[in-house]
Amino acid sequence: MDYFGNNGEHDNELLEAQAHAWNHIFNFINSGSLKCAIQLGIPDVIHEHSKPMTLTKLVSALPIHPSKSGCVYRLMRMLIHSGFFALQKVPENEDQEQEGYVLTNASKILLKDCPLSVTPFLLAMLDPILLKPWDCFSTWFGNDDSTPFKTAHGMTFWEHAGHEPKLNHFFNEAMASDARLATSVVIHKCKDVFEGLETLVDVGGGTGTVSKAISKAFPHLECIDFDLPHVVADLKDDGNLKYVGGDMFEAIPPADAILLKWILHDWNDEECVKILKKCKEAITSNGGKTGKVIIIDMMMENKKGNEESIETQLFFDMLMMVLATGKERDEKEWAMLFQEAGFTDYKITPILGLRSLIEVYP
Ligand SMILES: C[S@@+](CC[C@H](N)C(=O)[O-])C[C@H]1O[C@@H](n2cnc3c(N)ncnc32)[C@H](O)[C@@H]1O
Ligand SMILES: O=c1cc(-c2ccc(O)c(O)c2)oc2c(O)c(O)ccc12
Repeated sequence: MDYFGNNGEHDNELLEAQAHAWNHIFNFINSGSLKCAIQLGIPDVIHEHSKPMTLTKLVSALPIHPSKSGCVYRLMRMLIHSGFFALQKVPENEDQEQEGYVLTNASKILLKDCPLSVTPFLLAMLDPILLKPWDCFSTWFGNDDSTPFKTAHGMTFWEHAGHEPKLNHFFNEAMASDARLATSVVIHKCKDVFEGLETLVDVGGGTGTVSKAISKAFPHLECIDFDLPHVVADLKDDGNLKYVGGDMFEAIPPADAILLKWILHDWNDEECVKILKKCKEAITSNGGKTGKVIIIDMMMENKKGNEESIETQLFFDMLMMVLATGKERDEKEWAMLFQEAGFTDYKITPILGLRSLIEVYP
């Protein structure tokens, strides 16, 4: 079948189709160029310069071979196009250059020492270990492996993380930096969610970033960071914060409230219902008081006009298919999980752009 005969009638459509395909074929160049700039330390070098930085000064400050000096301009041109740097006038300088590079908001959150830095996330996601599963995506559709990650590496994500300290470190740092951002927003915007609670367990709380912030902000709240035993093994209890190792599919320590941040999107519906049932047992066995589960996760929606957020949601959904067994869910899908796990009611508060805080009641 030939949709685009070359009689000239469809020339424009043909060229548009080709450009569209090219841009998608080359999407990896956006992430590859950004990763290169981060590994060369470009955002930090420009930041430390503290005024528009000319190309000459940038080149001499970078750890690069002299034969590559001419290539920095082209890398920067790409990253200006994608919004990570901008050019500004330099008033007077000895290099005779009129313009210098400055950071944009998008590169300010790539700075190494920024507490909310997304650099660890980039370094984890663009590590060859996490990229290889994408190469096995179509093979996985034809076999019965749980994830393309398993097809690529013969083991699960967590098994692999145990062998690769570097990747494990980037992954935990990526989680911790998002956790810092998310908790600062939650504590400011949703204080009342925690009012009246005496005990809280952060299930799958990793190295305790969220629990630390919550236990500080609410000194009368007894907090537990609950994660796999090897994750919390070396962490020391501190005041109203305790670390407990265990398996959320087996048993969760009793509390007034159970927090699940970025947990349920990692798991399929059946696994989520199991986790939620364990949460329900934990809150209802707490001396007869009825508590709640607090979920922080994405709520898929289809608002026209917000193309960039829709793309982000779809990216995360694919990521959860390729690395884990999870998915991103819309309200109907969330409601079904809550009902199946025996909960009666829920309340959604959109808080973090694409993510919402969902309170779920027994
Ligand atoms: C995607 S991370 C989320 C970390 C943290 N809640 C956050 O939002 O930054 C998932 C966490 O679940 C933990 N986890 C995985 N399986 C678990 C299990 N069976 N029981 C308890 N925690 C588990 C992992 O160790 C990891 O820290
Ligand atoms: O790279 C990731 C991997 C995983 C992940 C992989 C296997 C599992 O068995 C699991 O439970 C979680 O979870 C993520 C996540 O939850 C994010 O929000 C962002 C990135 C990731």
